[in-house]
Amino acid sequence: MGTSGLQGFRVGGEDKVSYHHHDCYPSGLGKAVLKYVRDCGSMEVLRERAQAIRVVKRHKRVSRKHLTAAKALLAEQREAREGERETDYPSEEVCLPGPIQRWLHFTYESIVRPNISLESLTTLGFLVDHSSFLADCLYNQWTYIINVDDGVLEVYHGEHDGTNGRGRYASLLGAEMMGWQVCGSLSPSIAVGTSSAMTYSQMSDVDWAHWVPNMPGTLMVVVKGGRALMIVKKRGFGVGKVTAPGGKTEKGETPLQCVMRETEEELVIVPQGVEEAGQVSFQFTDGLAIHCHVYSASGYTGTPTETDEALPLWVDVDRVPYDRMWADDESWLPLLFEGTYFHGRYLFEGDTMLGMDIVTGDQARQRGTDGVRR
Ligand SMILES: Nc1[nH]c(=O)nc2c1ncn2[C@H]1C[C@H](O)[C@@H](COP(=O)(O)OP(=O)(O)OP(=O)(O)O)O1
Repeated sequence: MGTSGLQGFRVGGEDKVSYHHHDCYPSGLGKAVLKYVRDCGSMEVLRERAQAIRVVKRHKRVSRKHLTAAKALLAEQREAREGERETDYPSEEVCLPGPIQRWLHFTYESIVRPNISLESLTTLGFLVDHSSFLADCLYNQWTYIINVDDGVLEVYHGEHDGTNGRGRYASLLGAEMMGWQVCGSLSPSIAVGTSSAMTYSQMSDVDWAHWVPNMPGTLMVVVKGGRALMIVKKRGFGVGKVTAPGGKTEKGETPLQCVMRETEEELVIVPQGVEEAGQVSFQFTDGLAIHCHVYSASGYTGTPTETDEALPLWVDVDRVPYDRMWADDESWLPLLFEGTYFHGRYLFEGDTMLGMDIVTGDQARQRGTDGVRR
């Protein structure tokens, strides 16, 4: 899984939203949505396109017209990608049903997968209503709604409670803490701006006393025989970096359950002798706020194995490749190796660390857990 989000339109008082689950960050899906807006060239074109897209419910049977449109688009996409290497991020959007005789039994859900681009939705003339995702999922990390009615691109970042709260696609908590709200008026030359609440340039700009993360997560470092088992991240946040296995905490999971699940998913091992080693909190200038419980383990069962998400990498504890890692790791990994409990707070702008503050031992424990929902 990647980063979940929604994209779509608000037009004539109706939301037309489609779910996405690969790279929904502003640098991924956000950019793609902006490109779509720019390519439309004018508000009139944008409005016409938004109006023309029909919303169909999941599980409904596919109309012949839509099936034909999907088939043509699939053929076009295949042709365009002829000879291209497959990537980790499937860009294929249209999924055609198999044998012709079964066509009539296929539903809209089976014909259009998530991750469809707005361009393809425009070509198809319909989208499958993924608004129920709001009710089912803990994180809608990023949502981009081209609100043609109000002439605004709505960019949401945070956890949703549902569609009816203030902010529609993120919880009030997310709204207040992140200050995400609307980023700019809609025009072909739109640029995503930042709201006043997002002006972090140094550590003192972050109100750590009231800080609430929008992404709780975990990290796990297995240390054995003078070596630490790290990963090279193959996808998602921090792709290409050497880092520790771990990931986002899912609804209802404890941090420990999360770190065990993530380590097994990423490395196919079950850590043994697990202890909580510390905590790290990351505030990013774009509003992303991650809190991680960090664990160490003295062993594992299974064999570290490459997966879709990660490549295992053993590193000597005295020769850690910090130049290939997140900048904060150098401040806490040595503490983890020596068994000193730590609590680090960091401010990042993209990959660049703007500030940090780490305490250890009793002071770290006294800090409590950043991210306890207030
Ligand atoms: N500055 C930083 N230093 C660090 O060591 N780890 C960081 C970090 N910033 C983020 N991380 C880690 C924390 C968390 O475990 C992880 C989140 O990345 P992802 O969103 O890719 O997680 P997942 O593995 O849950 O993703 P999916 O399963 O693909 O949804 O990145």
